[in-house]
Amino acid sequence: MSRIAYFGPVGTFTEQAARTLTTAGDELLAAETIPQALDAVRTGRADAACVPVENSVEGAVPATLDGLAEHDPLIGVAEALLPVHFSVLTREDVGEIRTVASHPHALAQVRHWLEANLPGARAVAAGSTAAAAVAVQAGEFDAAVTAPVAVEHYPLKVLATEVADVRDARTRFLLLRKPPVALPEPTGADRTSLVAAAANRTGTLADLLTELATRGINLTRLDARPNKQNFGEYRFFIDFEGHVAEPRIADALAALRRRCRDVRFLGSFARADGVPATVEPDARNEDFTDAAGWVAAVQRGEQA
Ligand SMILES: O=C(O)C(=O)C[C@]1(C(=O)O)C=C[C@@H](O)C=C1
Repeated sequence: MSRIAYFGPVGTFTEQAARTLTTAGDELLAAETIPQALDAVRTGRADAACVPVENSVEGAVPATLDGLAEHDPLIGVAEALLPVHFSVLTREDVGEIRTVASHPHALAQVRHWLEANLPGARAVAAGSTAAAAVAVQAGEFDAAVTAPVAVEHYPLKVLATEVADVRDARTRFLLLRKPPVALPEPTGADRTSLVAAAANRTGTLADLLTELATRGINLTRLDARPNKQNFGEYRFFIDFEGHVAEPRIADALAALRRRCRDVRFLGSFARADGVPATVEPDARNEDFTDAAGWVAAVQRGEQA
């Protein structure tokens, strides 16, 4: 049995994601914020943490990126992808709706719906979608934009369902553990994630990307966040197809390590969408193994 901290309270999208990533018997522990969920693992109060990392409409979740780049390292061991559309919940006795609360990522995904359907209401940021439901129950706000599952946990009235400005939106979640971890086996449809602090010189980002491109590695995400120390200096969050157990990925990681001030490995795990890695001709794992074998034979004086 494992204890899994998640970005809560109960009824968030992240709680649902955590349920898909855990097995029966695991204990779920709600954390109020993303940093608190990550810290629960760092301090040993939880064995793993589930947090949102990327939404198809609003992009990266900054609290997760910063939380993974700072403090003690954590390693992603699995991911989940959830379809995202929202319910709007109110109290039974609500009159005119003047305030609508939710997580900023959720509000951004329903902006047009709110303008069209609740034009007089003010949008207010809450800690999470479920925290907004708690606040509505407590009378702090008039309505909450929540995950559809929230109504099962909070005695509120459903004003609308299937609310989303963009159809088929999805959010990706990570399950993270504290090293040392047993890395998941490669599946052929994997993602590797890392954060790199490049030197502040002309062309360094281009150089990093070239290291991946020349090994035929397909990027799935590139995000930049300030390093918070020197204005204008950024950390680059780079996700790409493949698993560190593969020679071409290991080779690329070694090159990034050589070129960067700091590289933090954030995991190699199966992609939730199951999309297999694209491998360019001449960049198959066999090509790397074969080339390394040839160089070793040359070094031994056995081959010309
Ligand atoms: O508040 C929640 O329910 C969350 O799980 C967070 C979160 C996010 O951070 O993007 C997750 C999915 C939705 O895109 C909206 C909010």
